[in-house]
Amino acid sequence: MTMKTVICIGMAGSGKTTFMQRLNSHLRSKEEVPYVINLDPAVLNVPYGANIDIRDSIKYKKVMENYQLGPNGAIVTSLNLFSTKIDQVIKLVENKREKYEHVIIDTPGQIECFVWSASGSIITESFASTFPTVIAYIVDTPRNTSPTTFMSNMLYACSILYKTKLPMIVVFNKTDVTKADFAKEWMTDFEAFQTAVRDDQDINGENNMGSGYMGSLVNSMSLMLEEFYSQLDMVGVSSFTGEGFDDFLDAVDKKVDEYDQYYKAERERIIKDKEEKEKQRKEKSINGLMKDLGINDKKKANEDDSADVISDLEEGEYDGLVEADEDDYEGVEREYTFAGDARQGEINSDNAPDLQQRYQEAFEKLGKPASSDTAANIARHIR
Ligand SMILES: Nc1nc2c(ncn2[C@@H]2O[C@H](COP(=O)(O)OP(=O)(O)OP(=O)(O)O)[C@@H](O)[C@H]2O)c(=O)[nH]1
Repeated sequence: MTMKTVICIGMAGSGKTTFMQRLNSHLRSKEEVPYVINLDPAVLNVPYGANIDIRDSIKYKKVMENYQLGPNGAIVTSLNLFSTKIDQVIKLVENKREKYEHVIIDTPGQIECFVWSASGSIITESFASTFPTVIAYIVDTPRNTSPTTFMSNMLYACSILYKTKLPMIVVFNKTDVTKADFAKEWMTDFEAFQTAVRDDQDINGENNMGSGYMGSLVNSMSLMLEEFYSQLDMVGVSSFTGEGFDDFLDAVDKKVDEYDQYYKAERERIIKDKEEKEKQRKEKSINGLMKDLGINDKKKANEDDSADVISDLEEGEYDGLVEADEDDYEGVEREYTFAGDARQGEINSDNAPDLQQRYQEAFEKLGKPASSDTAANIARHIR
């Protein structure tokens, strides 16, 4: 049995959490209980039993208060703190190789906080270099029927594919509301997509697609998107009804084969190439991590925090349609990633020495003087 990781990524409201809930219960119904990890520090309610939950070790509200951060800054900082323990997390998961086949991971809805942060890369890389890893990019199908929105979403997926260099499955969710056939057609037949763009522009009063901004953008994007589509699998699912989940699992197996055949070798080649530059790379990651913490530049951190939370859902829409099922929690062994006092996770004076020490160690490993301004600032803020 090969343990494989599925990382669920998607815009806020696309249904990642509900998808995770359904995937969990679907696998359980096949007696293939998955190992579940929640990496969303800000989620209020996790409607499935998680084996590892970032919220056990990091208290999001405390991070906001203690670092004086807004919602997005606090998510990034929470992930940064969690990523300092990623080796421990990987070990916990590795110890379960014999028992579980699927490791499924939920990520924050503020997609950019995960995908474009230093810690998001560290976490993804750590899993991908230990287990065959597949990205499930969740799309809200009813919200993507406009060709312009669809193309924007696909471009985002494309940037994630190139950033992570991992096999990807585009999961069109909520097919109980809108079937995903149109998406399949647009992804396989570029003419059909162009027609849809033209019709959309006619409706919106921007005629003559060839000369319009969208027309030329779509034309110039076509080759790149075609290449991108050829690299991925797409499935339509409904996290409400469970439709399409067997197709999704088949797609995961297919992508794991691809991972073994192509991505693994490619990753090994890249890792080998990078060995000489390893020291600089680590330094860059840690610098990025420190930057994300916003400790050196509090003003900037505050500005970043004012960024809007991306969501195209009206508040309360769809709410409460899926209820947590007690079976989804059954027999889940909860594992804690921060041992002892620090597990309580509150970034307070009790566990500050632990964090301080970890940063200190990170700097020492890089050969940086622990007394650098950044280290001193971190220590002061932790206190
Ligand atoms: N009709 C329908 N609604 C769905 C489906 N999956 C999720 N939803 C609804 O979509 C909304 C968003 O779902 P979540 O699972 O909270 O989405 P998320 O991507 O985790 O959102 P964040 O927590 O903001 O990241 C909720 O109101 C769900 O009830 C589905 O398959 N069909």
